[in-house]
Amino acid sequence: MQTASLKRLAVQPGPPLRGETEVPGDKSISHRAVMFGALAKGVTRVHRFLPGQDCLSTIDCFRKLGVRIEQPSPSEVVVYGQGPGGLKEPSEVLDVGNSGTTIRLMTGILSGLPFLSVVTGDGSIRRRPMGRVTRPLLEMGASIWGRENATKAPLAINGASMALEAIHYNSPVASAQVKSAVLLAGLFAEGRTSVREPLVSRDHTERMLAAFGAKIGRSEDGLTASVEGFPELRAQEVEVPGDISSAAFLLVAASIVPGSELVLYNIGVNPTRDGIIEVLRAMGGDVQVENAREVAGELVADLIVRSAPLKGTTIGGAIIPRLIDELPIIAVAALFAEGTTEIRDAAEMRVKETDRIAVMAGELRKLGADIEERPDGMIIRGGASLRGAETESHGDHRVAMALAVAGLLAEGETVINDAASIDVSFPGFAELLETLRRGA
Ligand SMILES: O=C(O)C1=C[C@@H](OP(=O)(O)O)[C@@H](O)[C@H](O)C1
Ligand SMILES: C=C(OP(=O)(O)O)C(=O)O
Repeated sequence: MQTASLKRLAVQPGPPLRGETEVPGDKSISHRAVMFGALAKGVTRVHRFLPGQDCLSTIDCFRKLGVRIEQPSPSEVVVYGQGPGGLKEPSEVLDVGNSGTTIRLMTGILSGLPFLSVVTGDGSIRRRPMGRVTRPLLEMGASIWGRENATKAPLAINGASMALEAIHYNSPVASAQVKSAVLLAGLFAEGRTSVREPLVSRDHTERMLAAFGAKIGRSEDGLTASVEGFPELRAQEVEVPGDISSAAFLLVAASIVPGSELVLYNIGVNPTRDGIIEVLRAMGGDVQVENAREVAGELVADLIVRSAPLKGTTIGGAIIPRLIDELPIIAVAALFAEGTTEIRDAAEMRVKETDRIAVMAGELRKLGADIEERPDGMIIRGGASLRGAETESHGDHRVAMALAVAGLLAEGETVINDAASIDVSFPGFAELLETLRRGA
């Protein structure tokens, strides 16, 4: 593999992956640690913070909001919180780069703070739907303007000088970003704000806000979460688990390349995030979960994965939010499985950094894959022999990494153009893959 320039990543087929490693910290948890630390009183220390571009954008935005944040090393972050009153009107536009989590959660927070902010991001962010968060926030009394009737960034938020209105919101989508934006605005509402979702989405906000001292309620079925307004949040020590969404690329790579065996230490296996393990096992994959333990309110484990012959499966329904970001790499696993894999109920893939259904189908076809696009998923016929080709990431980090893993079993060289986006969530991915292929 050629890693000199991450703008163009070249992958050759070859050796199995062997060794033991960690992966960078969880992206969802790293964002939240900075945001909640900024709203709390005291010094929040974040260990194994993800120094990926998305989480660096969150640090940058909260610094522009007047919060002192230090980063003594790439993965250690210290947030000097002074409570919500420590956040001040920014004199610049808040630029979230490529990060949907940053813009959506921050918009929830800014709705409750008494000053004007303007938030925007890169071309992908400006195409992604923001109405899903602005709609409930407007219902709570927030003042938000934006393109296309406040459904597209840039957004201007004139935060409330009085308390917001606590609402019960029935979300039409299972989205942790929507749920979190409403709950975060609920911190500035009189009484209890609640959100109900059609399916359970990741619950890091609920877990971490509770650890910071908020009064969080949850229904038994997990579909409703609520928060009491105006809590006194207290600074915490946050230990970020390894990101299972990053580990997923290694889990699939080791599953499909014969002779591979990897041990991945300290991976977050929160039950709202662990769908990839269930799917790989359903496909005949050999994934063991060892040493499961709770660390700072999150479930963490070591994962052992060995190559195994995979078979096709059907993925849909309630598991989709538990593996939504893993669907591009699951599509790659399906290519090397015997039989057909169907992904359905996953239309949300179309509103990520790219339209991940169209982009994955289009790029994998360049390698000779047999994939049919569906409005809410894809049908992947496994067993095709792939040939290396020149592919495009379209600026989507997960697409770039999924294509690199496909290249491990394609004949000849696979090139991924515009692979610098990998730094959004998994800095060092190409180098780590190379190290593991050398059997370190
Ligand atoms: O809350 C979060 O940290 C995230 C929620 C998911 O998005 P949606 O809420 O849009 O499903 C996921 O795709 C994203 O990578 C991170
Ligand atoms: C969808 C993703 O992130 P975000 O929504 O934060 O941009 C992702 O990381 O795959």
